[in-house]
Amino acid sequence: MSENREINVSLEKLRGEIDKIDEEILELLNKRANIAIDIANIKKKTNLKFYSPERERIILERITKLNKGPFPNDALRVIFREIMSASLSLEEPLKVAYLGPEGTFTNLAAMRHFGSSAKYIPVDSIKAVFDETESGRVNYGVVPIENSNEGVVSYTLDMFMDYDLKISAEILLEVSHNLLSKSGEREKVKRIYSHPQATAQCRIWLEANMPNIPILESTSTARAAEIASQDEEAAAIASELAARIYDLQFVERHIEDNRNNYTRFLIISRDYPSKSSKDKTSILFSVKDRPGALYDVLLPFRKSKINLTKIESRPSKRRAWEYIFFVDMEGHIEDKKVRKAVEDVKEICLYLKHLGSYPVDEGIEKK
Ligand SMILES: O=C(O)C(=O)C[C@]1(C(=O)O)C=C[C@@H](O)C=C1
Repeated sequence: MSENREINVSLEKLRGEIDKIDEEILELLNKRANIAIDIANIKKKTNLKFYSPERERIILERITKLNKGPFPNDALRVIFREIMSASLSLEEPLKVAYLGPEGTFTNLAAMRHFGSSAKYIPVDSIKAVFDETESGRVNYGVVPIENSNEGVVSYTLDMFMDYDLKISAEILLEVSHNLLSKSGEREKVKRIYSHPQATAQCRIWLEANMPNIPILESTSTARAAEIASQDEEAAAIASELAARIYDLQFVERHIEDNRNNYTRFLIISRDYPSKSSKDKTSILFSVKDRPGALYDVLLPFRKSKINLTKIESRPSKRRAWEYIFFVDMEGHIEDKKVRKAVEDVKEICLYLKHLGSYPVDEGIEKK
C-alpha cells in the first residue's frame, strides 16, 4: 500500500468513528431535550419560570469540573449554554430586551448568556429596557452596570429606585475593542467613530498608531460600525459582533489599552431566582442624614461575617442630600445569616429593597 493510500484509509476510519460519535451525541441531545420538555410541563403546571439561572450555573459548574480534557472548558460552557437555550426555546423562545442597537457589547453579553435560540429586542435606552421588562412584553432585560476601568453606570443604579424589578443574574464580559473598516486597510482610514467610553479605553493605542486622524463621537459602538459600513474612509472602534453584523474587516484587533477590561451586565426580570451553588445578593437602602448612620447600618454584616463585595452611593433625587446606598454581598437571601443581616439592617434604615440574589458569574477562565 502506498503511503498516501495508507493515510486515506486511516483518515476514513477515524472519520467513520467521529460520524458514529456524532450520531450518539445527536441521540443524547434529543433524549435530553425530551426531558427538558417534561420539566417545562411540570413548571407550567406549578407556575414556575422555565428559565432557571441558578440551575444553569449548577450545570455549567458540574460539567466543567467533571471535564478531564482535552476539550476546553470555555467551549464546553458555550455548548451547554446553547443546549439549554435550545431546550428553553422548545417551549417558547425567551424574549430578551437589551440596550441596542444590534452589535453593542450589551447585545454580545445577552447572547453569551441566553444563547442563539432566544429572541432579542434592541431598545434605545436603559430606561426602555426597564419599561419593556416591567410591562411583560419581554421576559428579561439586559443592562450594563459597571466597567472595571470606567466605574459604575449610575443611570442603571438610578433605575432600580424607580422600578420594582429584580436582578436575575449577572454577566461578566471581557471587553475587547477592534478598529474596523470596510477594506480593513489602515491607510484608507481618514476618520474614526466610536462611543466616548470606547475611545477612552483605546487612547494610548490611538495616539501611537493613528495620531492625526480625527475621532468623532457616536451614540454607541454599534452605531459607529454602521457608519463605517457606509463610508469607505471611516473606521469604527467596536466589538467583534459589530464586525460580523456590519460586514467590516479588522484594521487591528484588541486595541484596548488595558487588557483587563471587564464590563458587568445585569439581567433584570419581575421575579427572584432560587439558590445556586454560589450567589450574591444586592440591596439598596437609604439612611437618616446623621453622623455614623452608615456605620451603624453596616454593623449587622460584620456581626454575621458577611463579605460585602461592593458599596455605591447615589443621591436619592427625592430629598436634597439624602443618599441611597447600593450594596452587594456574598450569599443568597435564603441563607440564614444573609436573611438575618438584611432584616437587621432593614430595622435601622429608612428604606430597604432586596434587588435580588443571583448566581455569581466569574467570567471565562483566564488562560
Ligand atoms: O432544570 C430545569 O429547570 C430546566 O428547565 C432544564 C434546563 C436544561 O436544559 O438543563 C433548561 C432551562 C433552564 O434554564 C435550566 C435547565
